[in-house]
Amino acid sequence: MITFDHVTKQYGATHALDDVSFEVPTGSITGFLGPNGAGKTTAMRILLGHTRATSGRATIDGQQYAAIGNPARAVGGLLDAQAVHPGRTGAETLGIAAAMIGADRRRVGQVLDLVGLTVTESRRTVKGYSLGMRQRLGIAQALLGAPKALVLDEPANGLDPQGIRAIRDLLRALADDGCAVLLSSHLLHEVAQLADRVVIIGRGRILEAAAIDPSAAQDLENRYFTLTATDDRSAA
Ligand SMILES: Nc1ncnc2c1ncn2[C@@H]1O[C@H](COP(=O)(O)OP(=O)(O)OP(=O)(O)O)[C@@H](O)[C@H]1O
Repeated sequence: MITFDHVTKQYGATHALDDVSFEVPTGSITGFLGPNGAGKTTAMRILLGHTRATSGRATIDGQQYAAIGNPARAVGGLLDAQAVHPGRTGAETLGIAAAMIGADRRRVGQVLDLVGLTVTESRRTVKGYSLGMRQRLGIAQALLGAPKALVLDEPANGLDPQGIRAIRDLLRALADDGCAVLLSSHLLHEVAQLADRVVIIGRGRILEAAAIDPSAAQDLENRYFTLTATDDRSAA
């Protein structure tokens, strides 16, 4: 289970997160929604140990990232699919990452299969990858340690409809297998179809955390726009 417990993050005068508390239960998918600059990436970065909270705790099964012995087995994360060395092949990228976390080399083939990258594609250098292929590679890397929690920042970004469906099926299978999945997205209909729960954040504060009904995508959209109305630049 992923837990945010009264997490605040200040950058100078900016409250990127303001007393944020919510949970992502084991075996579920939580969609993390909010306007640009709301604090989604900051929350994920804190959970993955990229930056420290000013106060509060973000934990995976009760432990903060820095305290976990082999964190890749506890949590996998994809924050920026572009942050990959362009001169390495996909397979090399995953091979190095697998070695770093002590994963079996065979796991590389398994995660490539899971995200739908072919062996031929995995032998090409990343600089020739489309954004969607980089997203798939990033998700593959996040899965290398077969983690119990998964944190993905806009995983559908750049994916074609087939890719979106494939990732949706993959995340559902992972959740059914007991993984706690947190994914941020601006695609409300996609989240409504995929997620069990949504957390809506605006200006660093949690506006809503609730279970959702997959047949009620329109309800989610209406609720989102009502809650985030003050952040709507077009309304100014
Ligand atoms: N390193 C930083 N230094 C200063 N301010 C930052 C830093 N990182 C984020 N912020 C600020 O914190 C706030 C939250 O940003 P964050 O990137 O978490 O939002 P987001 O919800 O992920 O947005 P988006 O949907 O655009 O990705 C914003 O006001 C942003 O400008």
